Amino acid sequence: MIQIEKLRKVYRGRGREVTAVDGVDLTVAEGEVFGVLGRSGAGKSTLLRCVNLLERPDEGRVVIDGRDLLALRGGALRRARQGIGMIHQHFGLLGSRTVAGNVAFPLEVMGVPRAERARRVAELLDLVGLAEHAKAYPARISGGQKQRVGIARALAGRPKVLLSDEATSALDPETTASILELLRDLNRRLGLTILLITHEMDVVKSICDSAAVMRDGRLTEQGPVTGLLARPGSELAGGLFPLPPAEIRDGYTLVEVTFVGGATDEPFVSALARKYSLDVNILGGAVETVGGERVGRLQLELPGDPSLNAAQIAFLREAGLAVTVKTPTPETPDPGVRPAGTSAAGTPAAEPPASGMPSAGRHAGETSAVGTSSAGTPTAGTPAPETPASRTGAVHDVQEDAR
Ligand SMILES: Nc1ncnc2c1ncn2[C@@H]1O[C@H](COP(=O)(O)OP(=O)(O)OP(=O)(O)O)[C@@H](O)[C@H]1O
Repeated sequence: MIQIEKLRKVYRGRGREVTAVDGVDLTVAEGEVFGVLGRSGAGKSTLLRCVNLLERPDEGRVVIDGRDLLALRGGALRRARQGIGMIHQHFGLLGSRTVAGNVAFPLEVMGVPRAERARRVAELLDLVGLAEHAKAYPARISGGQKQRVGIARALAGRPKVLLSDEATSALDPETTASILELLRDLNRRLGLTILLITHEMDVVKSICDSAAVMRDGRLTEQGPVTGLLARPGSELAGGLFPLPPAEIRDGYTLVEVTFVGGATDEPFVSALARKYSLDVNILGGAVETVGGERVGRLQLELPGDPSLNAAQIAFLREAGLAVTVKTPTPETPDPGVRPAGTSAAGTPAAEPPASGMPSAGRHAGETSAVGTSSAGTPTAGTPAPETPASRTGAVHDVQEDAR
């Protein structure tokens, strides 16, 4: 539905050049919710604004629903752009118009006759749950309601594509959740393709089928969210499942295990411990439901150097897990985005509820902290304390293997 090829946008002015988008290739399938995640200044807004030509790219192609936008002019371009709705962080409502008046505005511009306009506005307000507020003015409604008006207005021209520019960044967590739920609902009911930009990992986790990470104008990784989460070294996985600082003890092997879907049904840690008579130490981890699938990351410590644990690591990989063996390094990478479970101010959210092993059944949407244990049958449910007799130090991947 959306194809972006070799897109490049350079801002020039006052003897200065800023390459905001630097050769981006991106494909969003029809009916998909695709999130572009990145820190401030990464180029996300520019990328999004190039998709509906609010910014004209310097190079590259933007193809929406089979039409090459940069090749269109005049009426053809206007019609193509009507097929692309957009919502914004600060809503952009007209304060002098009622809720209904704001939604009617694009229909007036399109020349839709009055009676049909009234019908369509009523239908749109119903769709976003604002039928009772049709006559209210923006100053009298909440932020979440304002964004609902923005969404109704964006859908006025029956677009196939909706662009979302940090649509929930100005909202509190509860309202954010309700707006994300509405977007997901519209995506399913209308078959709407959604391309959103965000710096919030939780947004990607909640509604995105696929995602990309953007840094300095480039996409550093992209693909289906569950696939990225299972990829060792993925920034997305690191941001979604921030693990405590890893500490490698002499004579031990530290591994990170990522699992998606079915693998979580198998009690692989206890199976490993039993098969090799090992004391497996669970240093930290989390399990979440992403895109309807259970996904998680665990940090395990196995007795013995990595060279002595080859069979154990192979066992985990054969169980369908992505395994990364860690080794000391001076620095850990900075994902550059707000991790999941942190507030707008960047402070950690409340401790997730303690619960059992990831192999045990979990409820959708639940986050589970897995605490430290050091027995053949690992226990869980306690927050991971400082590991005694360990030395601090960042770690990096020496051995990577996606399933
Ligand atoms: N109109 C402009 N003129 C000049 N430079 C610009 C313009 N708009 C953006 N930039 C620069 O382009 C780069 C990318 O900005 P952009 O707004 O696209 O990033 P972003 O990831 O959306 O960040 P934010 O979330 O803070 O908006 C930044 O260095 C920014 O300063």
